[in-house]
Amino acid sequence: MLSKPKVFLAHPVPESALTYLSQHCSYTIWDQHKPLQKDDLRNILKQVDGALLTGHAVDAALVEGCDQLKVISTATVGYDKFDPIELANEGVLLTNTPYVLDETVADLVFGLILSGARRIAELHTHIQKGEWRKGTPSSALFGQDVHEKTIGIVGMGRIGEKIAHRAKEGFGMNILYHNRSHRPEAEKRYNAEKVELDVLLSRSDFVVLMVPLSDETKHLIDKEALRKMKSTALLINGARGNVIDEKALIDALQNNEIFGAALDVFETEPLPQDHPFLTMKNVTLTPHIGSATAATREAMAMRAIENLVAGAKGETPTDVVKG
Ligand SMILES: NC(=O)C1=CN([C@@H]2O[C@H](COP(=O)(O)OP(=O)(O)OC[C@H]3O[C@@H](n4cnc5c(N)ncnc54)[C@H](OP(=O)(O)O)[C@@H]3O)[C@@H](O)[C@H]2O)C=CC1
Ligand SMILES: O=CC(=O)O
Repeated sequence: MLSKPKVFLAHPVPESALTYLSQHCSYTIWDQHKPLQKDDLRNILKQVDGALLTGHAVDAALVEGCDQLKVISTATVGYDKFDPIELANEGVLLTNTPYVLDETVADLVFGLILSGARRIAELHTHIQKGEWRKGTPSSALFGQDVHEKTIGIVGMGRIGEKIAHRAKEGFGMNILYHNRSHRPEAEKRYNAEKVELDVLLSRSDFVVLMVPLSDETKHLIDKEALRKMKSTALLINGARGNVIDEKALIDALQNNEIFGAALDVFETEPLPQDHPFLTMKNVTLTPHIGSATAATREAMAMRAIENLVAGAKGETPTDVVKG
């Protein structure tokens, strides 16, 4: 009987995914009490057919000489920690988990929009600190309307379209978007208008970042971009921290150049204890949790494991990243 392919998991997965995995592969899981160092990882990758490596940066040097290795699977849709072309040159496929998280991430982004606009996080802290002492708080704590305003989506892709759906059908918003190419379906369904970034920044009440991090999108929102936004606008980042020049954003928020920011992702994660965001009122913060509902994380793990199994067996996984 042929032996099962061997795979390595850098982190645990739910029981359902493990049950499926054990039917097809033999596996080891990293002991979560120790950080996984590069040298350990290199030695492990030399001995396996595939690895689940969410959150670990892997370059060509790390997989060089790993002759048995056929696939690296990440349980995320973003793959900015990897270079799929370099990996392919070493004979290793990279897979990710698109589609299964789209609705869940769009929900969180809308939560950030609502919290930022209506100052929900700030007002929550206001009450918890015992500062609500009479009737309605003063107009200094009033927020902005969301319905029928203009939303600008930078990165109208799979998740961007789900955000557009909520914006149009739920809140009657006008929709602008910025991509390199047209998204005809979004234009037809949501009456979305494709515009240059500068136009999107100057016309939008809500600027939502949903682009992948790449050399082109790193610090796409810098000091100049922030200056183009309305002083009443809210910036929402559901993509990756480095899409914003965080220092420029902190300056803009401290000088009230924009109304506020609602952020799920940061240049450094977890956010350092002395980070200026921790004491700013005009920010809403969530800890990179866009896809993190129990059901969606289970679906992502399952999809990642299915990709891992297929790749380790020498078959073509569903979600091969082309780069
Ligand atoms: N906060 C969280 O927990 C999560 C964050 N994410 C992040 O969201 C990103 C998007 O995910 P998803 O919607 O599935 O990805 P998609 O690839 O479906 O969409 C990305 C969109 O961005 C556009 N885009 C890419 N590069 C550029 C560029 N240089 N300038 C302008 N537009 C660009 C693309 O259009 P075009 O090619 O035409 O330019 C595309 O429409 C992920 O890569 C990940 O980083 C995803 C899930 C959860
Ligand atoms: O950030 C999460 C992802 O899936 O990408």
